[in-house]
Amino acid sequence: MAAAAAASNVLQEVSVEENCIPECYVWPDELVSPVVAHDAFGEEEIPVIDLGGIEEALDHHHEREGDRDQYSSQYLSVVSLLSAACENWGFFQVVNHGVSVELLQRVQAMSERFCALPLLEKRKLEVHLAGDRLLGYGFITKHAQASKRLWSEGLYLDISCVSSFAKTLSPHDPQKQHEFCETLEEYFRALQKLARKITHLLINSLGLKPGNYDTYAPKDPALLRMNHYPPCPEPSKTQGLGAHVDPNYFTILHQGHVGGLQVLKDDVWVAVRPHPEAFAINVGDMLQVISNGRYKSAKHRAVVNKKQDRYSLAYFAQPPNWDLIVTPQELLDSKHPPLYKPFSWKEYLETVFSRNNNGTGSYSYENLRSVLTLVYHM
Ligand SMILES: O=C(O)CCC(=O)C(=O)O
Ligand SMILES: [Fe+2]
Repeated sequence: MAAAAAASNVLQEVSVEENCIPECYVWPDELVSPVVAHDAFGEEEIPVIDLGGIEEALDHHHEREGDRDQYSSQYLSVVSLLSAACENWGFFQVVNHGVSVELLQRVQAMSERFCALPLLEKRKLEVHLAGDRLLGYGFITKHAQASKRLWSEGLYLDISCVSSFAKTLSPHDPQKQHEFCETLEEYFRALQKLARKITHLLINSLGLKPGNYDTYAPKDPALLRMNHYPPCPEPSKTQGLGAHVDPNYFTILHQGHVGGLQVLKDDVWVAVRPHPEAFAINVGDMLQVISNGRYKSAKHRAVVNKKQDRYSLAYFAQPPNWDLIVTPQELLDSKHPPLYKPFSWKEYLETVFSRNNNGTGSYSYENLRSVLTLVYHM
């Protein structure tokens, strides 16, 4: 019963008996099937792209003003791998991305320490809506469609709330506060740099002028969610995170050494191999709009397992130009008419929240693809 004990520690009111999970966590079959185990890797896997050696091209992009001939063949080959991955999968992994493994380990360890705190301590950071975003600790509770709980907990934060969270968690321990702030701020800075690198590659891959880079840079502050999926005695009956698409621009996910992330490709769930030195990156709805549907905001989910705690860090890069999310004119012509109506990021999130929280006070991203398709498709 080791797994059950760990689970009951974390998922507050869950007392797991006889290796069964409580009814409120048991999802209807049609929403969990087909079940694919967390470590069932198939023949086809999401592409792994090596970003080593492209720094020079990025450092000098302002001088190039869109002249692709001036980029190294290595840079251009990364661009074409990335474009194929975004078209075919909406997902890829990157290695040699410039974020140190030591920093990744430090942030993961911090997330583990936070999740191990007594529930009352974590609840001091109770999740709340702050402007456009959720911040704080919350069980990602009822699923809008299934009215079921998810086998996970998470802490949402951005760089602007880190120091107040540190004070709330360790009011009498300046050393701990300092460690919390320093580690997370360093992570936000490192991921901001990586997000800019990815944006540069993305706009080149779409054929947009790199000289206009600033127009497409993700808007700060980005949002981070630290996810924790405790071991579960009946993993095939529940979900860590139900199938969803990310509403934002793109997401940079670190999934540690325990697998669980799965991506829907051609109606088949494909398990993403954990690679502690890599990030998995996925196209979000806003990139789908900016690319006029060429890049796919892919459905994905997180499954749980019997034995191991799993921790992931999801960095949500925010779209540029919040007031007007629209496909750039450069990508449109008579053969490529705009697929989406213009809207603002605020309006989009409001639509998503209002369609998903179902009056329960809970938030789910389950229906996002239909929000984009049903509400904003031309
Ligand atoms: O933990 C994972 O593998 C997936 C996380 C995710 O999709 C999200 O936080 O939006
Ligand atoms: Fe996601």
